[in-house]
Amino acid sequence: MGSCILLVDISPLLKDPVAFRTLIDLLEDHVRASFPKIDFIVGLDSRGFLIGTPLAQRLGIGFVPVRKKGKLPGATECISYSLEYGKAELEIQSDAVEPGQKVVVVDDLLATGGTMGAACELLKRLKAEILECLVIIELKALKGSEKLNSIPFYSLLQYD
Ligand SMILES: O=P(O)(O)OC[C@H]1O[C@H](OP(=O)(O)OP(=O)(O)O)[C@H](O)[C@@H]1O
Ligand SMILES: Nc1ncnc2[nH]cnc12
Repeated sequence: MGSCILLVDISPLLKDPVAFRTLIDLLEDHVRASFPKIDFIVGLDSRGFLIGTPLAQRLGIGFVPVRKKGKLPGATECISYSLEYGKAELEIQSDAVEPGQKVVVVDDLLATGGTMGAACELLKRLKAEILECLVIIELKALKGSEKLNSIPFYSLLQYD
């Protein structure tokens, strides 16, 4: 029998204001308990923006977007990465983060880890200190966290 990957859709969570607030509460509690000082939340295009911006506001810190190629103005760093089928490119503005600034990287989902791994590579080029990669859902069977090597990783929910 072939394997079946769960298709993740966070739309119902976003539609429910109590569930959405509870999600941000949980993420805020986790981040506050783990890290005394963070400079920025970095969110990944596009669903990482929906989670990362309210979280940054709660924490009283700024938000930095990592976007699909061709969307950000000015000088950028760009990286190509593999998806389950095909390739894509991500960008960050070259002056988005100063060397040594502390960031937590947020997305909705870790599947193969290609997207999160590529975003971390961009942040390393800017010499950011990545405190953690944080997602709502991890698809454990795809072993995406192994792509992050030694970068700390945290998921609220895990599915096999
Ligand atoms: O771990 P990976 O295998 O890289 O997959 C996870 C990524 O895939 C989805 O984004 P998608 O590329 O579908 O873009 P979207 O958020 O703009 O829909 C999801 O929001 C993650 O960013
Ligand atoms: N299983 C999945 N569900 C939704 N979006 C995805 N992006 C990559 N893998 C995915």
